[in-house]
Amino acid sequence: MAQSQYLTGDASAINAFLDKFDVFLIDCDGVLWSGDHVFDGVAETLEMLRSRGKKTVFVTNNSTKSRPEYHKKFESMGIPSDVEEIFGSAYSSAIYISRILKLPPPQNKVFVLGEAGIENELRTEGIRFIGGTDPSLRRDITPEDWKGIADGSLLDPEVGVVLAGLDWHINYLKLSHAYQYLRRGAIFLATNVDPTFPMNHNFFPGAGSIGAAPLANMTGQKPVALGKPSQAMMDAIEGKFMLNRERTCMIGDRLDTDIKFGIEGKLGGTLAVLTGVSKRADWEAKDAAAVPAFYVDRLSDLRAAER
Ligand SMILES: O=C(O)[C@H](O)[C@H](O)COP(=O)(O)O
Ligand SMILES: [Mg+2]
Repeated sequence: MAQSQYLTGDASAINAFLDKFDVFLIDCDGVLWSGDHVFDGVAETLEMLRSRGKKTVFVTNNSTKSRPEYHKKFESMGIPSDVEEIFGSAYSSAIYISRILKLPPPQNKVFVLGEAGIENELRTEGIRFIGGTDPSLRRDITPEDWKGIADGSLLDPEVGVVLAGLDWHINYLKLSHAYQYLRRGAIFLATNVDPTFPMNHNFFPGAGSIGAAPLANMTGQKPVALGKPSQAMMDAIEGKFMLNRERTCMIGDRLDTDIKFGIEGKLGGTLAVLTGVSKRADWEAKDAAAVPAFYVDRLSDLRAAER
């Protein structure tokens, strides 16, 4: 079983770690913040990395915000960032649909299960969509819905993709529409399939549990997921930032997304932080999803290198 090196409190080990890499791919939920609470020392740690000539790229599976919306969140939390440094699963999904799938019209519309972040990234890529934050779907199902969904009169024949993400307003009506589109042959995509969502120092239902999993259960199909650990996302990041994978390290709080993403992406290293989902026991377990090369208690422990 691979060993993970503990760095907290060891300035020389942290310096050796930092010297190995030029680029840090940094997860958000559970690493920088928990909901609206920024972990101590995050802004100073990013400043330290940048002052040592390191490039920082923020790679999040959270599809509720677009890159510009995330940039605003960073600013509101006093974390210096550039919108070009942000790479979310909503963006990853939008470029997959527009540049890889490239479905011919008319059947190239997307039915969205998710929030504005997905809609804004689809719009940026010129992709037509329905569903999502449409207020007319935020209600109980009615006899007219049962009839119209069953006979197709309430369905849009131009839908060719169902994209499932983190949806704070999931309900029976939306799931029924999404299910019917999949039954009619629409392509099944997910921004990500994280089962849980770290928020306010606790855990809530994740994107994978509220959208993708119920639909997978109904259809027997597995969605193509475009967030971490998807290597389609890694390839897109490599292309955008011209990564030297050997000199790149993935920092994250979750083994089955962040750490697996770095390992399967053949990056030079992975660093786990213990402020989010995964704990040391998780990667010491026989059936560990992945084992990080290094770990710290919290991101700001890297500042020990300054002293
Ligand atoms: O349910 C989700 O979508 C995830 O828990 C959440 O998005 C994780 O975000 P990340 O840790 O990748 O920033
Ligand atoms: Mg995370």
